[in-house]
Amino acid sequence: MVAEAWKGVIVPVIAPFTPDGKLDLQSFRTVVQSLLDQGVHGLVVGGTTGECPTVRWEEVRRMTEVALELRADRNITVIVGTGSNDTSEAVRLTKKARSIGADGALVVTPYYNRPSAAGVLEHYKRVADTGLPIVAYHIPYRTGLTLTPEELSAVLDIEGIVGIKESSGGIRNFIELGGRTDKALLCGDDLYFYAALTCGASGGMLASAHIGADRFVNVYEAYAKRRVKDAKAAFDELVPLIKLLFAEPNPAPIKWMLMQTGRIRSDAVRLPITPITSELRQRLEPFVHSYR
Ligand SMILES: O=C(O)C1=N[C@H](C(=O)O)C[C@H](O)C1
Repeated sequence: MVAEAWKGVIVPVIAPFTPDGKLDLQSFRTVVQSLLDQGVHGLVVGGTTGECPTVRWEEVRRMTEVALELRADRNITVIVGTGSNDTSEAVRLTKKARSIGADGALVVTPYYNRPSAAGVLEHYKRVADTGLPIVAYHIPYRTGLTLTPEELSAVLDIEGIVGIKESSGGIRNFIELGGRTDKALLCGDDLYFYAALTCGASGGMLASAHIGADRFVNVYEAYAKRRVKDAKAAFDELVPLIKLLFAEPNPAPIKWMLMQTGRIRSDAVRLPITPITSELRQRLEPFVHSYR
């Protein structure tokens, strides 16, 4: 059975910046508090949506401390992104995440260097040996590395791997893996969240849940209580917004929406990510009022 810690709506939190690009911890605090108030089940610090390629460990550490402080003694899982395409670096970061009290680490498959499946397995064994529970992250369109269902299953079999965040652009891997594992299968493709739940996903790591987090929680909880029609209807309402939030590189649209709704002070992003275009601003504008 999947442990509660790896279920539900888990939000990969943005890293808010001041207009001159410095980490804005006060805005981070506001965003996290609002997500907790809306009932999310977990948070990821230092993920893709947290602009991990341009955010340094020291900044991840400070944000993680705030997330741990705000969740206090509630059952909210705090996970830190510690992936790297260098195994020793992934191990080093995972040890650091463990030392600051994270509940788990999100570790993307090694990107760019295109290792063999055997290399990927060894990578995850070494990271899992740190003792921190690991969610492996399979996202071929970002990493250039596609694992077969058999290879994903072998990753899941590693002791210390608690689940997989699956983002292959469809639900096939949920169908393939659903019957083979009792570990967590988390949807990382926001548009497929509802479909993944119907195929056995234990939840989702969903960037778009920054906006209307309570509605995503409602989808998950309605589905978990077998109110399938309610879950589907609630999800269908979210679809137009989800599409727009990924119409330009993540997390720029999310940051713009959060700025409009007063949760962050600036929608600054770090290059090479750029703020959203005026065209997308116009398309998002109608959603601002209904997602306050
Ligand atoms: O940061 C994440 O974790 C996520 N990133 C994905 C992406 O940007 O491709 C989207 C998903 O919602 C979670």
